[in-house]
Amino acid sequence: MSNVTVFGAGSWGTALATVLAENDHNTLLWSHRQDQADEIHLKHTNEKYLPGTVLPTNLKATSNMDEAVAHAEIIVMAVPTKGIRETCQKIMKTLDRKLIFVHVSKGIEPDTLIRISNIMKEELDESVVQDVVALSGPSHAEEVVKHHPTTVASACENLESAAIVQDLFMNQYFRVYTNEDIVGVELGGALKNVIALGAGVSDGIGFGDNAKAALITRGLAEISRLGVKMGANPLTFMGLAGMGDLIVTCTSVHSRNWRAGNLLGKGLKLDEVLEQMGMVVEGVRTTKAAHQLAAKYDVSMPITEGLYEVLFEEQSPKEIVEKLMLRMKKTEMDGKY
Ligand SMILES: NC(=O)C1=CN([C@@H]2O[C@H](COP(=O)(O)OP(=O)(O)OC[C@H]3O[C@@H](n4cnc5c(N)ncnc54)[C@H](OP(=O)(O)O)[C@@H]3O)[C@@H](O)[C@H]2O)C=CC1
Ligand SMILES: O=C(CO)COP(=O)(O)O
Repeated sequence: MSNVTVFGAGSWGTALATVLAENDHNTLLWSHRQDQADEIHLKHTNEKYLPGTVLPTNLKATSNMDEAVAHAEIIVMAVPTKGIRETCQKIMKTLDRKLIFVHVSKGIEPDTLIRISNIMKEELDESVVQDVVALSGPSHAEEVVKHHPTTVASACENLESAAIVQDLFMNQYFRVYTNEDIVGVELGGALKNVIALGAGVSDGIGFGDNAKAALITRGLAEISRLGVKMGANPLTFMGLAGMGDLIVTCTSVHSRNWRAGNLLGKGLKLDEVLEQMGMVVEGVRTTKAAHQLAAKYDVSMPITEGLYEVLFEEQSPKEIVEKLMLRMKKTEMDGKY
């Protein structure tokens, strides 16, 4: 059994800490808020992020950074993409040994256009990082804590580290596959949020299943085109972190990205939507990053561009849909990813 610290006590950090505690690992969940750590530690609940869930009594929580770092043989990072740098900087101040870092966040940093494992490597000294592993796939926290069967990929260039993380999390309801394509796994997990926002917009407007299937399929085509140019294995996008996560996020009411898109499609403004959500909607910042990446790598990403115009240029979703439908004629398979 291992001593694991999970940093970030929102829906996903709490659900994954629950999996680890149920696997009998000595699991400590770190929150940046004392009141939240106290609620988890003493009442075994996290009502804001997982209402109605009773957490395992062997799951401990703290807001003390020194205690959280001292406990860890393995670190799991589950803060939103925006908080990754800051949390790594805090960890770096006290960490004095080499560990495997797992991250479970799904985003790309706008402007720098860096994937999360590379943000972490920028902030953490080589002397403390054995490997960074990305754990990603179709996995809503709300279903994991109910023990609904869930499958994810554990990705690292070093398959030995990916397998250590596989062993850490695997159980009868949480199945983990290894994958050495961390580029594809991170990009798939981040970019599906952009398409899920679009699927929500489509449902919010009142369009049906045909439109959703079109968004999922053509969304996967543009994610794959960009991913391959950035060095990913195209097969990864057919797998759990690609198609798998795209399906679950575009079709589930649990998805915050889908729900945010749905409100946009119903006519709310972006700031009203984000205020109403109260949880992280990673796809908003990632849409900006994906728009910048499409330009940098000269890749056609029409759905992403349409969403960028809705989010940041106040274009009407209905007009964007018409523009997408009436683009220049194309063949479906253009021979490029
Ligand atoms: N929810 C899910 O089912 C899944 C989520 N993910 C990914 O996991 C990541 C985390 O998402 P999720 O847990 O759902 O998000 P939530 O919105 O549920 O929770 C975010 C948590 O992070 C805390 N937080 C915010 N900013 C910082 C910061 N700078 N430093 C430390 N803590 C911070 C929040 O604290 P506060 O309450 O104070 O705001 C809150 O506890 C995202 O990248 C998401 O895409 C991946 C798979 C599934
Ligand atoms: O990544 C997720 C499921 O795999 C969660 O998606 P949301 O952030 O849209 O809720």
